[in-house]
Amino acid sequence: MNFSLLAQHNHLISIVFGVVSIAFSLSFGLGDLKAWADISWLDVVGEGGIAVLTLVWVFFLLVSRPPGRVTRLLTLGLSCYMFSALLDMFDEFVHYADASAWLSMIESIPALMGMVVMTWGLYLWHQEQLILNTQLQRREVSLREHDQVDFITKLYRADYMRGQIANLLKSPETANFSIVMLDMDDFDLFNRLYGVSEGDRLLREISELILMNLRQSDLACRYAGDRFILLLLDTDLELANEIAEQIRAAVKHLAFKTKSKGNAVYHTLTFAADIAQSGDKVDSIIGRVNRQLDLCKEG
Ligand SMILES: Nc1nc2c(ncn2[C@@H]2O[C@H](COP(=O)(O)OP(=O)(O)OP(=O)(O)O)[C@@H](O)[C@H]2O)c(=O)[nH]1
Repeated sequence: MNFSLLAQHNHLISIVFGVVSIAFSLSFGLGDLKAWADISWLDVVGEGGIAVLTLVWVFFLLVSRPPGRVTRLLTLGLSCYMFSALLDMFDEFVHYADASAWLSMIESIPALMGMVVMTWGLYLWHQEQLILNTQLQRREVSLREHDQVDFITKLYRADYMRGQIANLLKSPETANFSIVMLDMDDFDLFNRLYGVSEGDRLLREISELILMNLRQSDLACRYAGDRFILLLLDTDLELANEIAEQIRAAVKHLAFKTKSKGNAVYHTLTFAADIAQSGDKVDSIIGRVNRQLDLCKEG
């Protein structure tokens, strides 16, 4: 088993142990120890087993997942659940005076809250998995960061692209790349004719086509609205134009069937490309391609 991820969760591990300590301190601090003969060992085994197994779940979660929102929510949810299970088990060893009886009355509330938090975490996990499934079929430049993925197209957002370009520009050896920007033509009209949800579907299909036409080392992101940006490693301007032209041809031949009318609608793209130059910054190269694209659209 690989424990390397565990070291990245120190904060969450402290919270889990904090929860165990609080449950222990509350129960044994507020309650009075029962006589040995009064302890129901069957309940201890049943309720203790739930608490221990919850801890085992937390362990597997933390050794399997990188830090992030999903991991945080699932760990916090499980910890709340475990808190209830621990209170439930510990009260087999103590009985509470009237003033402390509230503790056993509220003991199931953290479990409920934990289930709500876990449900939210599972929903986000599901979303994340959909994104992963789509993107695993394609290759990308670098590690995945799911919170930077555009909800509609499942492509990375512009900020992710900016980060990747910034990394490449840091060293002269890697700063040999091209940037392509693609913009859908008359998308506003398409939205007005067929509706925004059909517009979203078209954006998704065009994103798929873009990905299908890229190489393993390329990265495609949604720049804004109906504009996409590509990062093509080790690619000169001629090849960048060729790849962009292939994407444009693929989109041009896409017979997009609208849901309402069922007719095939064809679509075109306009693009501009440029290569990284010495002294370039993220904004300078993106700004250059953006301006070129605006000029192409005006022309
Ligand atoms: N369906 C959908 N529409 C979007 C989304 N984001 C932006 N848009 C729409 O995209 C349209 C972009 O309009 P314009 O910038 O005028 O682009 P265009 O109509 O393609 O015009 P040209 O680029 O000049 O060909 C606007 O109507 C936006 O509302 C989105 O996520 N989904």
